[in-house]
Amino acid sequence: MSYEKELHIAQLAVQRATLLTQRVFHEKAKGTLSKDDNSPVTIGDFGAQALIIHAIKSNFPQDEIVGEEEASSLRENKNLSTQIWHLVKSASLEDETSERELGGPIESEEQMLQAIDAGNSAGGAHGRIWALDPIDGTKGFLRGGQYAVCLALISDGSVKVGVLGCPNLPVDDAAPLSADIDDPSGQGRGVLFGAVAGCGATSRPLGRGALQSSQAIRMKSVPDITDATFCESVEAGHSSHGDQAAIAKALGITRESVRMDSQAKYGSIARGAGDLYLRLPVRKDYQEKIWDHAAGEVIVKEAGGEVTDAEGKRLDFSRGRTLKENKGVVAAPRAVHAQVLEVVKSVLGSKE
Ligand SMILES: Nc1ncnc2c1ncn2[C@@H]1O[C@H](COP(=O)(O)O)[C@@H](OP(=O)(O)O)[C@H]1O
Ligand SMILES: [Mg+2]
Repeated sequence: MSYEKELHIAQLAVQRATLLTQRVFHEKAKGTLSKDDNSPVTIGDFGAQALIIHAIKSNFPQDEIVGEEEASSLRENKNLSTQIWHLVKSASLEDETSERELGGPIESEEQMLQAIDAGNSAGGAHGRIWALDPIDGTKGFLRGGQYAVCLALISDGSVKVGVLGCPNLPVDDAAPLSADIDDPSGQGRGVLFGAVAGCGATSRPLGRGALQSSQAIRMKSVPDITDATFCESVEAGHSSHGDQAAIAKALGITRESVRMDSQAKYGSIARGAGDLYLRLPVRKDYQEKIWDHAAGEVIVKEAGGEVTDAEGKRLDFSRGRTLKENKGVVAAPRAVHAQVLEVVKSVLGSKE
């Protein structure tokens, strides 16, 4: 299967959703709520989820969707729901053909809430299931940092299509790795990564209309591991900074790691801006969510990388909404992955 249409629709849908998220990003009031797990959610998360699910359901009505958000809090908060509805209505691509391909506009506020709730699939090992994170790195989004709009198609438990919209990364694949947004006007920023299993990975500028032309991306080769650059989470609660430092030391890496929110880390190493991405469990009981990794996994693999958990197991997307069989993530160029994994195992193992 070529997944050409799936990739095209996913990229257009993500691109359209970033028009909405960028609008919220530049506004002071982001309509933030706190979810049951104490993590933040904004009007940008809800609006982007509605727009993307509407596009998927219009094109692939039989497919299931595992989306991070659900609309119950909005049904109890009419004011917030109406704010999101205004945003959703005004987020359209500046290209009629592309808009039509995405199934046209959402028709009512109620249809918007239903679209958000259509992301309630339990996931699993069979059939076609989309994994959607409308704003990954919500904390980064709120801090004015990096974030990503993430969408992947999982078929019978393996990721076939992955798309990452990263509005705050530089367009230029060769730009030095940094999470900073020097120019708040957004000039020269916004990149859309895409990959289909077996067909390679690409990047292109994130635009406002039809998709712009793309180029192939590859991870950098790392002849000497001591020259490698690590990416890690900004949030110390998401990945252990201490373990990361111990692993870097054991590998002989002296360059400071770059801290960046969201799956922009996967995109950055896939295009060779950084080399290694580790996610090192802080809490033993935490189960990683499939929407936090599906798109990044296929993009890195298609750019010449290997992605496993911290024990060397492949990420198992067939177990429902979480990666319950896995602990942590180790993403690296294929040629050095085994070497990095050995050190990860030895450093984490010595703590037990
Ligand atoms: N204790 C924990 N360990 C690992 N990841 C966690 C976590 N608590 C929350 N997360 C996830 O970390 C994601 C952000 O990752 P990163 O640190 O790489 O930016 C969050 O995504 P959202 O921002 O979509 O909620 C959330 O799903
Ligand atoms: Mg996320």
